Amino acid sequence: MTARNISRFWEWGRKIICVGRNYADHAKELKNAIPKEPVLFLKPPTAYVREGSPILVPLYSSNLHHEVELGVVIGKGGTAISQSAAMEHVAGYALCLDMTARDIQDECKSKGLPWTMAKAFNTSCPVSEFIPKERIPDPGKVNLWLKVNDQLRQSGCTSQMIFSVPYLISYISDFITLEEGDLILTGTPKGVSAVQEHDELQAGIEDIVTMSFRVDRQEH
Ligand SMILES: O=C(O)/C=C/C(=O)CC(=O)C(=O)O
Ligand SMILES: [Mg+2]
Repeated sequence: MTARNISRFWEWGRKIICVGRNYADHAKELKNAIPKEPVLFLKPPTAYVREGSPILVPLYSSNLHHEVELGVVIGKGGTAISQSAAMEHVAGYALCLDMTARDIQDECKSKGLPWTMAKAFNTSCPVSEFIPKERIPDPGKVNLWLKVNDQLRQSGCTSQMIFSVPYLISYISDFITLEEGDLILTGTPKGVSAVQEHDELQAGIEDIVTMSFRVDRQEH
C-alpha cells in the first residue's frame, strides 16, 4: 500500500473544523459581539473543492458569500494539546475559502438552528495547494487577500485574529481529538460579500500562494 501524502490532505476524508468571529472587524460588520471563546462549527470532507472545479451556489441560496481564511493542516494528532506544544502538531497551511450561504445562515440564526445548511454544502471549502510549515514561520503574521472579478474585496492580516493558532489548537483539542490530516479554518477578516454565477474569485497569501475559482450554479 502506498503511504498517504499530507500534501494531499483534502483526499484523506478528515475533519474540517472552522472558527467563526475570530476577527473583530468581521464580527462588527455582521453586527456580532466580540466572542470571549472561539465559535466553532464543522464542514464535512465533501466540502473540499480544488482549482479547476467550480464553486457551486446551492440551489436553496441567493446570497452566497466568500470568506478568505488561513487553514492550518494538522500533522500530528492529539487530545488536550497545550498551547506551548501546539505548533509541533502543525504540518503546514492552506489558503481556504469558507463559502457561506448568508441568507440561510441568517435564517438559522433567527430560528436558533445550527449553521450546517449554510456552511457545510458541497464545494463550500475551496483550498489551495498545501503550504509546508517552513514557508510560514509565524502564522500570526501573514496577509490574506481576495478579489472578485479583479476587484479587491478582502485584505487582512492574521495578526488581527482574536484567538491565535496555538490557542485554537489547544482549545479545540480539549474536546475534539485532532487527527493527522485535519484542517482548521481560522476565521475571516472583514470584507465578506456576495458572489454570483460566472464570477471569478482569486485569493492569495502574500507571495506564498494564490488560487482562482469560478462560480457556477448547482444543477439539481
Ligand atoms: O455570526 C454570523 O453572522 C456569521 C458568522 C460567520 O460566518 C463566522 C465565520 O465563518 C467567520 O468569521 O469566519
Ligand atoms: Mg468563516
